[in-house]
Amino acid sequence: MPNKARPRREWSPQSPIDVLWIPRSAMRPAEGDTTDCILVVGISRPKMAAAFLTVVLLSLFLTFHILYDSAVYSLHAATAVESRTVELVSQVRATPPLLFSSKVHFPRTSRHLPQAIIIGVRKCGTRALLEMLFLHPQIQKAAGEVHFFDRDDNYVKGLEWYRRKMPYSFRGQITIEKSPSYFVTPEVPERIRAMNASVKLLLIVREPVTRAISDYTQLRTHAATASTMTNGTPRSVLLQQQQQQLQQQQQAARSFEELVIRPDGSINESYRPVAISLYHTYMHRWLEVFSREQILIVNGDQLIEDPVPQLRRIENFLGLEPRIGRHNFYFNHTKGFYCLRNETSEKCLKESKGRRHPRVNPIVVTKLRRFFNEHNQRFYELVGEDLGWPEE
Ligand SMILES: Nc1ncnc2c1ncn2[C@@H]1O[C@H](COP(=O)(O)OS(=O)(=O)O)[C@@H](OP(=O)(O)O)[C@H]1O
Repeated sequence: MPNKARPRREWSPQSPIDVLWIPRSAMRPAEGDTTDCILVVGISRPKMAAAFLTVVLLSLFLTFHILYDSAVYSLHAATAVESRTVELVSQVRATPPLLFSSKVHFPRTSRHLPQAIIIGVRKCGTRALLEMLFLHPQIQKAAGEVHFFDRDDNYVKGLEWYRRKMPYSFRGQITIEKSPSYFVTPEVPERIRAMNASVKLLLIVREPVTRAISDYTQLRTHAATASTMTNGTPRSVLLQQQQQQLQQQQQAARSFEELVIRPDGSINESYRPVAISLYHTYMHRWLEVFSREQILIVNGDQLIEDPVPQLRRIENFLGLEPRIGRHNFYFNHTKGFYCLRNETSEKCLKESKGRRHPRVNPIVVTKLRRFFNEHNQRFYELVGEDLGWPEE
């Protein structure tokens, strides 16, 4: 047989599939057949061939599936962005991923500086508030506490660093972050104003004595479990950390009553859990920098009792359609708090939220309430709202 007419094989000795091209001239012609060569595919190792074909088909299926999903998603996203209606955005993010981080990067999304910030107060329900707001399809939240404005070592990294800490969001969505120590750090109001003078601020407060007990409970828990990080930490910082830790441990060994009441019977105003509950001492700084209309006071005790009315006020304040409703909550009797749900998942806040508080002597509670009463009145005057906290 001349070289030209010789069948050509395309396979390797390892291949389970043999491909053989046979020239037309080597075949007995069939009537009306005009083809000049035919392809013969043979299977030499059937098991291997089956496995090989399965892998090929699976890869094809997966590739097609990913391409299809991404095309459908882009289509939805594009529609949502263009029409800018809440309805369409909620189709794209119909079910906020309660259980997953909001770091997902969908097409047509980008990171934005926050348009709203939860500035505090520590232990007043800042985490609960952020998670509850995230039920709204128009809200994206930063994953952790960013501490950009209150920590100098973060602030010097600049706004671009801060922006990169934010989640991806669609145009028209509101990005929110929470860092409770913003409220009490003197430099923060001016720094936030320098970023965006028309930013919206959420301040969540609780009845000051309850907040102080919650703060004490947290400090005691941390002191019991804290360990100093030694890796690469300068010796001076390490020493400072150890001293702080020792002080915390010594304090943690003492009862709340011992820490808040001095031996002479006066209130220990310099004890941090007491000092932070003196809201008016920090509030005036914020009102020197921002207009009252830019700050919404959220009642943290009411958020625990019945979240929806507080959330409705916030939706209104942020200029959002009311979307968070009773269907988003269920009361968990074991935890003693409301937990969150959407169409696909349910979520309670982690164990460190909703800790059991120690029993505090009622005489001390009354004494503290009387002490705080005057300070609360000053806070009410500053914000123009009476939060109705007990006077004794
Ligand atoms: N739904 C729900 N589930 C659990 N916990 C809730 C909830 N709503 C409000 N809270 C209250 O939030 C308190 C913790 O406040 P923060 O998140 O601001 O604490 S922190 O400053 O960030 O450490 C936390 O304080 P403790 O009770 O002392 O743990 C809670 O009382």
